[in-house]
Order: sequence, then structure tokens, then C-alpha cells
Amino acid sequence: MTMSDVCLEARDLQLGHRSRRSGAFTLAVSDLNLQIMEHEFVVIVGPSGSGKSTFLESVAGLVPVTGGSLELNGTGIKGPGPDRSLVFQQASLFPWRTVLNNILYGLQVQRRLNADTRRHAGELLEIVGLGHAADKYPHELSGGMKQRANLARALATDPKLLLLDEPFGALDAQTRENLQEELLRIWEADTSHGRRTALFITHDVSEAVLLADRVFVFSPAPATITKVVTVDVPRPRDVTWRRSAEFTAYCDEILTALHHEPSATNTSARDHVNGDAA
Ligand SMILES: Nc1ncnc2c1ncn2[C@@H]1O[C@H](COP(=O)(O)OP(=O)(O)OP(=O)(O)O)[C@@H](O)[C@H]1O
Repeated sequence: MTMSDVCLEARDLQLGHRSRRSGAFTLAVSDLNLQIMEHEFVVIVGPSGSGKSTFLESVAGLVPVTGGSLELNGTGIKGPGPDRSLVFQQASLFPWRTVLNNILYGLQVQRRLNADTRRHAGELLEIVGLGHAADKYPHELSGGMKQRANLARALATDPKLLLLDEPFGALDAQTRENLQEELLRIWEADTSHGRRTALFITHDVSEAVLLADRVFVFSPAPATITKVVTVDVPRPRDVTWRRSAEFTAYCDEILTALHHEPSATNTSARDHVNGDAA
């Protein structure tokens, strides 16, 4: 592994929010150190209010760094940029634009709309299963369809880093499971420049295990990392894997880390399943 493999690096990172009314500063992230490698799928889990969204928004350039450093490919993050796309829990589609025009929006803003990018946007619509809904408006879509459109919109600008903040958090269990599997399929197949680096936040431990190369467990705020779990399972992953003992062992390991004191270790549940590691 060389330094050129590092996509995102936080060093002693401190983040927080200043109240507009009182001026008081609430610390959300403190002394956070992490590296995310190129082409890696990293999932962050942690208690509610532990600073996960604040961290993701800082990577998106929406929350300023107040201490330490946060670098994307060796350059400090100073604000939003076309190299990053953000998908939120609530689909943030423009209600007055059709699905296709929502997906083209980022390309228009970046002045990159041409025959090629338009064709790619059409392909993405097909990939997320919305080929038939290109001319519909957001109010005509189900929650799951809105999140599919949001995902296609985030991918249309071909970002280097995909940021997802509980994108399936508001969906019913069945739709959620379907979309997790579709995201897995889309991400694993997206190999034109190598798989896209992804940073994904969730409360759902099984979602984390299904998707991640590594899971970072955040402590209660101000967030720091208490455990890193490497999900050492080859890709493409067969989704029936989620019914296996190995999958359950990974979930248990993360749940234990969420509910216990920090151990600051990097482990793989495969070791536990095989019984050759403590
Ligand atoms: N806009 C804001 N203004 C002031 N404080 C904020 C703001 N957004 C978040 N905070 C505070 O920062 C801390 C971290 O919040 P954050 O939303 O990052 O946590 P989270 O881990 O994403 O939570 P959840 O899992 O509930 O979404 C909390 O104490 C929260 O109250």
C-alpha cells in the first residue's frame, strides 16, 4: 500500500457547530484519525449524535475543519467540489424537474452536459431500474424510486468519492433490503476506473456488513474511532451470504463494539468464525 492509494485522510480532526444564536461551539468530532483507500467501500456506524453526519458533511465541504486536517488526495478540503457527490436520507430531488432532468442537473451546473454525459445519465437510469420513469416528476415516485433517482443523480457527475448519509434509512425493510442489494450490484459492477471510493453512514449493522470493505465504529460524541472491522469477504458478494453464520459473526462483532468500551483494534470476524483469533 503506497501513499498514492490514500483517497481521504483525517489527522487529529476536530469538527463542530457554532450556534448562530448564542455563539456557543458544540464539538462533534475530536482527534479523529483515519485513512480511506482508493476504491474502498467504508461504512461508519456509531451512536445517534456521535458526529457521523458532521464528518460526512465536512468531507463534502459543507462543515469547516476547526482543528487538525482533512485531505482528499493530499489536498485540504476547503469546500464542495465536483469530485464528491452526496446522497441524503431524504431524497432531495427538485419537485419541478422530471427524473431525467434531476439527474442531468449536476452536469448542467458543472457545464458538462453533452451527448456523452447525457447518454451516460440515460444508462444510469436503466441501471437503477428507472428507465420507464424518466419523464415522471418526484411526487409520482415511491420512496424507493426517489432514492434510486438520487443515487443515479449522484453517479451522473462521475464523482471520485461517493458520500451516502443513511440513504435507505427512511425506507421500509423490504425496499431497504432490495436497494442495499442493488447498490452492491451497481457499485461492484462500476469498474471503468476501478471501483468508486464510497463512504456510507448507517445505523443498520447488517447493511454495514453487506456493503463494506471496512466498518469504522464511532464513539459517542465527540466522535473518535473505537474499532475498525475488516469485512474480509470477496466481491462480487453473493447476497445469500447475508443468511450465513459468518455474516452474523460480523454483525455481532460490530454490535459488541457499539455497546462496549473502545478496543481500537482492526479485526475480521472471519478469524472468529474460524476460531483462530481472540
Ligand atoms: N447544524 C447544527 N448546529 C448545531 N449543532 C449540530 C448541528 N448538526 C449537528 N449538531 C450537533 O453535533 C453533534 C453530532 O451530530 P451529527 O448529526 O453529526 O451526529 P450523527 O452521528 O450523524 O447522529 P444521527 O445518527 O442521530 O444522525 C450532536 O451533538 C448534534 O447536536
